[in-house]
Amino acid sequence: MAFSSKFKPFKLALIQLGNVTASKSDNLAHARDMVLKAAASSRKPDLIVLPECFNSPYGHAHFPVYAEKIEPESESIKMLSTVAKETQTWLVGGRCSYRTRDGENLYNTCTVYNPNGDLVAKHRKVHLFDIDIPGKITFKESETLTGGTTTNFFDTEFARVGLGICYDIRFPELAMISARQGCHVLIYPGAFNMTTGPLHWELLQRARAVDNQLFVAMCSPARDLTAGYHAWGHSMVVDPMANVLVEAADVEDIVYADIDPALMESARAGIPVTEQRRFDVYPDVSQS
Ligand SMILES: NC(=O)CC(=O)C(=O)O
Repeated sequence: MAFSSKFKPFKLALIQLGNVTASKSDNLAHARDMVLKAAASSRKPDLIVLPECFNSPYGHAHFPVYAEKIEPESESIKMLSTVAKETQTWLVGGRCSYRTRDGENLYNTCTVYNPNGDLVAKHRKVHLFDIDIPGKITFKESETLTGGTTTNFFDTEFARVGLGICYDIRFPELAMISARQGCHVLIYPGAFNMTTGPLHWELLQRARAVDNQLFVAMCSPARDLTAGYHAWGHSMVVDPMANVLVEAADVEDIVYADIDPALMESARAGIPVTEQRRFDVYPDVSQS
């Protein structure tokens, strides 16, 4: 399928998935049921998003155990591809994967399927979640994962969609590159926590949206206080003026948003920062 990067109104659904257990098959079956539920709703989404690592609990110990190769026979790929085709929707699913060639590195990857069930894009989390806030949270994804090395987007019949995963949202450069590549919407499957969630989850999405005057969405797992990692939840869609269009609470839910290109046009016309950038003053900030 070849698409122009035309921007047309569409409907987006974020599945804030709960009931994640130790059984990958059960998690996949539940995720599938939730995709079917979202697709059958009266909101009729064109694009459905699942959270980061939706097929497993989140944590170091789990990454290698639940990882799969990105190939048609893999359990998660099969489910995602089949349900995208069955529901005739675009689908973004975040999970852990092995690289199939060039070593056995593990990546935190999200894969994208078109309504024919074809795998059309993938994004490997570029910035690994390595933080240490004493007394609050220490996490080092780099102990088990390798960072991706590319920016990624995909074209649909309604928009160009840029991809990031969770911690990637903290890096304005990645979002700005996607914006300059013509993306209208940025999607980040993510799983912030009880320390950084209240501090930065909304702030970062609104910041990336207003920096780049586009739509930003983050899709989290539901909070499970019996799990090792307590996700913040609050899956959210933000418009190009940095208004929050929709926000989940912390429990399992599906939230829907109408993505209206007119909001992007009026934001860009009213505050034309995209035309006012002074690349003569800051040609390449990475060199500073
Ligand atoms: N889990 C992440 O990758 C990121 C996160 O929780 C944060 O940036 O905060």
